[in-house]
Amino acid sequence: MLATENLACIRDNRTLFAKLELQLSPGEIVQLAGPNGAGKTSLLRILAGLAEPDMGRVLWQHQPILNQRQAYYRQLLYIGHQAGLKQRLTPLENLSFYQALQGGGGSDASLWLALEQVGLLGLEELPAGQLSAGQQRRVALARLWLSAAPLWILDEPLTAIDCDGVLALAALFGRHCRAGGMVLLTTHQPLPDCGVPVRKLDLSAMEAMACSG
Ligand SMILES: Nc1ncnc2c1ncn2[C@@H]1O[C@H](COP(=O)(O)OP(=O)(O)OP(=O)(O)O)[C@@H](O)[C@H]1O
Repeated sequence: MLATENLACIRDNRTLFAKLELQLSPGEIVQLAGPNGAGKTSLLRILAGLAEPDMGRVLWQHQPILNQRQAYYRQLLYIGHQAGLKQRLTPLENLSFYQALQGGGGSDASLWLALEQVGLLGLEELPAGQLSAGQQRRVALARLWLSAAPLWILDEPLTAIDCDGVLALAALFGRHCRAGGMVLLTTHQPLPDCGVPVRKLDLSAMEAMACSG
């Protein structure tokens, strides 16, 4: 379980959120909502251990993530705005690299299947740097099909993805949660039916609560 205690984030003298008590349990999808600048990315980065909160702490399995960084990162797949690819490597090589980082164990067939799921067959030999922004994003998202991590934190995963791709992702989120995984994501576009209920958390409401004390 992922949880926060009394979490606060202040940017440029503005409280984005405070006293945030979030819980994400196995089998759950939480969609973080809020207008541009509400603090969604800031929160996801804190939850992923990439930024420090101004107050409070993040817990994984009831322990602060600061006390167990390596163990936490093994349980987490974070995909942010940037595709995070090695530009000179092909999509296949990028995914193979990711598979190795996870400790290996996967087959070449699973890499090809992941590329197929994100509609990149035929482009697997091009350096990632020569792919379009949407195609690079698809390579990043292909990691979801290879991931053994129970916790997925995804910042705008549907951006630049076409209708079929969005439907495939929603189906994957559902399967992941039914298998006991957890998904925390932001999206400005509607999330299609995942087959499991999606809980919404509105960060702009949090900011309003923080302002009213
Ligand atoms: N490192 C930083 N230093 C200073 N201000 C920052 C920093 N990161 C974010 N901010 C500010 O914090 C606010 C929230 O930004 P954030 O990216 O978390 O919002 P968001 O809800 O994800 O927005 P969007 O929907 O546009 O992606 C913005 O006003 C932004 O300018």
